[in-house]
Amino acid sequence: MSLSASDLTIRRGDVPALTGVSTSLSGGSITAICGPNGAGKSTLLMALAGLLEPSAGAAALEAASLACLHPRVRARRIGYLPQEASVAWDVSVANLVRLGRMPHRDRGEEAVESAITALDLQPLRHRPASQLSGGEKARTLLARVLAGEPEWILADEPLAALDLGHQVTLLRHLRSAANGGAGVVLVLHDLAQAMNHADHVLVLKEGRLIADGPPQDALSSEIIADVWGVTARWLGEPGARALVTG
Ligand SMILES: Nc1ncnc2c1ncn2[C@@H]1O[C@H](COP(=O)(O)OP(=O)(O)OP(=O)(O)O)[C@@H](O)[C@H]1O
Repeated sequence: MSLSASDLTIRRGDVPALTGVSTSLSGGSITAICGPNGAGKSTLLMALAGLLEPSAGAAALEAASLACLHPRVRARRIGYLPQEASVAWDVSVANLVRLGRMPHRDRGEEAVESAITALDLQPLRHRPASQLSGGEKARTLLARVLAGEPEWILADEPLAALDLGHQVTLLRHLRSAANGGAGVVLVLHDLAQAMNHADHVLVLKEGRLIADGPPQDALSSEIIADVWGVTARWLGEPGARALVTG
């Protein structure tokens, strides 16, 4: 199972947001997309979800260009959580999560309940979405993606609004989804989370792919200095590394 970009170039407005990006992501693993503000992370994630038309090159699921997949088929296979997701309808938390089954046109009660449990939403299930805190809303929208049981879970900064406990729970859930065969692709600003939890890291700078490989290579001190302009070194053991700057 693979999701790939080949020589992908995307212009957004007058800006070349991505230039000549080629990579291949495997199912059954967690990929982190990292880079400074404006580097093209969200653009790449949207393109891999089939939501942006390339100016050149292509994004493909297995051998099929995403541009050729029917939107409902694509939505069934690729779940996408945008960076600033909003709630269009003021429905209850449980009903919002149920909307994740729309591409399947079924109730999928088991998947819905499993997503509600995974994101610890049981106590909030009857709450109107308009009354949720930022982190509660983020968990609900992520549960909606998980309820669709996509082969690919693409999430733009899914941990940013979550407290530590919910970050740990979500990372465990994403790891178990990957162990079950799903491909997980996350935009992450926290390089320690990428180092400790991803199998594969892509680093973007000014729309170009600078590094593509295992976290210890893609997030080396040299690359951090080049891309973020920060002197930093890693401490600790693999899987529990901390980044010290300065
Ligand atoms: N809707 C848009 N219209 C025009 N330009 C855009 C649009 N969205 C993004 N851009 C530009 O495209 C480039 C890449 O943006 P993108 O959102 O992919 O960056 P990012 O790496 O996700 O940044 P951040 O870390 O700040 O979220 C930036 O120069 C940005 O200003």
